[in-house]
Amino acid sequence: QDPGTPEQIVDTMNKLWGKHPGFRANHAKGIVLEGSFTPAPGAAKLSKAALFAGPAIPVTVRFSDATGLPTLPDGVKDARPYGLSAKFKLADGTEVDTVLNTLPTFPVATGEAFRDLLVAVSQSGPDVPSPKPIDTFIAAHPSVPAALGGLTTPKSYATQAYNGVNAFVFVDGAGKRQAFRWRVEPVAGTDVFGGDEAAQQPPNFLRDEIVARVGQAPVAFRFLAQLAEPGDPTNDATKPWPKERKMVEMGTLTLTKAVPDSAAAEKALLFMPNNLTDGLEVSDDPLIDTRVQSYAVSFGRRQ
Ligand code: HEM
Repeated sequence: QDPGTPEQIVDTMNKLWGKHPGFRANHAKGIVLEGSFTPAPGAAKLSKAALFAGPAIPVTVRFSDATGLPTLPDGVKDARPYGLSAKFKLADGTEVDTVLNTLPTFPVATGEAFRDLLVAVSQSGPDVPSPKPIDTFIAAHPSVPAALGGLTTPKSYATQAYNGVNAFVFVDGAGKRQAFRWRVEPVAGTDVFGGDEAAQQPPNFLRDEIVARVGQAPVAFRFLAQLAEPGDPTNDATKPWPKERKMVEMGTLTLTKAVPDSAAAEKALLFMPNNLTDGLEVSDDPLIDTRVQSYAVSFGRRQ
């Protein structure tokens, strides 16, 4: 990858959405909750990672809306895809992060192409004549509408499924490697708005709803791993794997409370897609490195 790409990506995000001191360049609006992760029986067979060995461990989760706009109303289309980041706290003091969102696939396959997509958006304001740079980019990249076309707004962060999008790799006790993609499903079931109902909700409805919900009862998600078979691409997040691929239950995330000061908590938190542990590795997907470096640039700027 061009060494300047991550910085150029964050520069373009700052240009698109403005600079908001103290906030993330993307997924700026969020809410932090706490709970625990209980591995499923059998998860340890696929990966020797300590989080699958049991017993339950503490987890910190941040739900978020897309864009770098910290006061974006939760129900508008720009708030999609929504995010779920989880920080698993292992008994030995190390941490493992998963950073998921509601995209089924990514719009482009490389960091450079993502930079070019953001630049095209930034050059396609309302006064720019058609075809705008973004129209030309989309015409050349059918993976963009494939990724963005089906996004919806959930009634709750707890009634939405989230995807890992990028491939990662389990390593078992014998050293056997198995590529997979995360799929996280709400135990409450999926429930999304139809038509333009979402845009009519109060601006912070998702944030307020999840805090109220977790105050009443625990909020749970099933962590599933979609297992790759030989030939399934692990280095191209625009390509879904066949639907019939095995989905293995790896554990349950149970959220039990909102943190008392979410604004302070999210400022200090940094979720990194490559923050893993023995038994859990990155794949050859080039987007993972672009993400890691871009998140570091954004974190540096929001301090
Ligand atoms: C090359 C591709 C990508 C780039 C350049 C990128 C860039 C960014 C940046 C700069 C941030 C702010 C990080 C911070 O300040 O802590 C961010 C946050 C986030 N991104 Fe990405 N992203 C990419 C792909 C993805 C993918 C594939 C997913 C999910 C599958 C994702 C989900 C998220 C989430 C959930 C957050 C919020 C993290 C948090 O809660 O702290 N991103 N992204």
